[in-house]
Amino acid sequence: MTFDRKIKIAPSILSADFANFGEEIRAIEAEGCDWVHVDVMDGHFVPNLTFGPPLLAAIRPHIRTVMDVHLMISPVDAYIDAYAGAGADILTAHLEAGPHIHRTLQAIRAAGCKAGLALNPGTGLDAVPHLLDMVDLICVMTVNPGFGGQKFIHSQIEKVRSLRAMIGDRPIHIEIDGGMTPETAPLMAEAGADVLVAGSGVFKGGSVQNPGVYGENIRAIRAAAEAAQG
Ligand SMILES: O=C(CO)[C@@H](O)[C@H](O)COP(=O)(O)O
Ligand SMILES: [Fe+2]
Repeated sequence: MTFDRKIKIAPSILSADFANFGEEIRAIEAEGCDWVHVDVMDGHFVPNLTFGPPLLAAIRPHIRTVMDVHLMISPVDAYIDAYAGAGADILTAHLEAGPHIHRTLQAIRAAGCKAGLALNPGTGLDAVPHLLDMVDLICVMTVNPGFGGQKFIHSQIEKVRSLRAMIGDRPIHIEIDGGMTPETAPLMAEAGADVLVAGSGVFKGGSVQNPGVYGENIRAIRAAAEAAQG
């Protein structure tokens, strides 16, 4: 993975057909997505339960771009090697998931993955300056984690602007996760984000039989964001 700040669209397969991941991934990649976002939920840190390492290992061969794994689990550290071994390129852990985020980020890099730090909507940026040399990506949640299809939380726009200033010219991606549409994506691109996760925003209205809709949705979000990117 090389670093750049071009807009990247990362569809969340939480909104895909769970009985058909291989074809769904081939469809979104053929339709122009940049990364594939995989939401791991444990029914404890968040009130929903999704994918374990064997499922990730099964879908890995279908992904030709980047496997971007969002860990909504607590504790995290005991599972890092398993998710890295399943083929994650990026492993993102939540600041709120435990008392030792610095150790967690160290362990993610030691496992051979890019390290991501996720922040819930109610979490401030106080810890960020102390972690800037430990992260490759910071994920600002624009919904409360746990479910797809929720409404974008506007108060996160100013947080992203502050985060952009903190990061300066360091090679750290700002990823936005939750409620991304052609209406909300430009707000975040203008504030400084470069990676836009979109679940319902990409998958709505389409299917593997009708994948052109995925392409239309991806292009609409990308075009709106690129027009707004500073
Ligand atoms: O991590 C999460 C939710 O916890 C996300 O990745 C969602 O899956 C995004 O879904 P939309 O808000 O785009 O529908
Ligand atoms: Fe996510």
